[in-house]
Amino acid sequence: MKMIRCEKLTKSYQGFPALKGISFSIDGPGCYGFIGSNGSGKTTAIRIMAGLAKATSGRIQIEGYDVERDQKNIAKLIGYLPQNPAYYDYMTGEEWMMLSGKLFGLSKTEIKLRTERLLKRCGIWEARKRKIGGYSGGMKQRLGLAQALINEPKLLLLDEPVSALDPMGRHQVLELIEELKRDHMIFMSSHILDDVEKTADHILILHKGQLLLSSAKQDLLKEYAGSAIKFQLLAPNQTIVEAVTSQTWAERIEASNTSYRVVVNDLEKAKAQLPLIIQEEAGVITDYRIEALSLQDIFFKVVNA
Ligand SMILES: Nc1ncnc2c1ncn2[C@@H]1O[C@H](COP(=O)(O)OP(=O)(O)OP(=O)(O)O)[C@@H](O)[C@H]1O
Repeated sequence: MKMIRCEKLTKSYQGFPALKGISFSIDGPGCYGFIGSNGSGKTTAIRIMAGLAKATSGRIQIEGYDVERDQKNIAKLIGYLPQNPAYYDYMTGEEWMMLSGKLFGLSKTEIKLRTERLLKRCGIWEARKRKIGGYSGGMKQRLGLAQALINEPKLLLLDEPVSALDPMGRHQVLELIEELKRDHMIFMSSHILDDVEKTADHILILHKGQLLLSSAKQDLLKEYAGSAIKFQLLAPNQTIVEAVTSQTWAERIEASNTSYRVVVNDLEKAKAQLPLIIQEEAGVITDYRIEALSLQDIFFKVVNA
């Protein structure tokens, strides 16, 4: 039996098709990165999985239980961290955990035990007596993870858990997710593909309400193996961008101030011709390197952007 089985799931908002019949089956521990641009339908799908929204048609089963019909069993299996978790700012972290545990009908003794274990694991224990209103964004997300774990779920549904955080907060939350994925199946949506590339073991790409692929990350990186050339110039040079864009070996060029990155489909040709183009257009190279394609490059290829 698969942990998550999603069959022909659709969702329309006043006739607008946010999900157009997505199907996938996934199982086993690890982190499943659910990626897609803004508005692709990630939050809608996760809310349906968590039982917080109704599908227009199709169904989701978690460990064989139907999300719509078996809410009681589903609630025991999943922990959910919404995109923008709301807290009572006047409560302390410890009080918040007590409230969350009570909602699951746990005894006070049990909640205290779990709170200590989870707040320690999530790095909030020292701040447990402080008001949540004074927590940083990263601390709030880590408290949200502790809360999502209070019912000891097998599956954690995390909706953009790091998108709103600063680099330090992101790093800490991702480290925690890295640790949690050893004991839990983590289904995490994100549009920050660097984070997903680092943390996820399996990738699902959602685009305009359609699931374009569901694949182990290693298989995906192998299937789309390729190269990009990254270079830095002394000064910005738009004519180089134009000259490179017209080359058959250049699939895509990203330019930002003096940094450039070209995704290529013929590395040998690109290696021979790119330095000549730069020289012809009077560009001065300060850095030049060849690297493997990233998840972001693969994403653009898959969605044909
Ligand atoms: N309650 C709603 N009423 C009407 N349209 C909605 C509603 N919720 C979402 N939508 C629309 O459905 C589409 C999918 O939205 P959703 O929030 O699921 O996408 P997302 O991939 O999570 O995006 P983001 O990364 O921006 O959170 C969007 O076009 C959105 O505007």
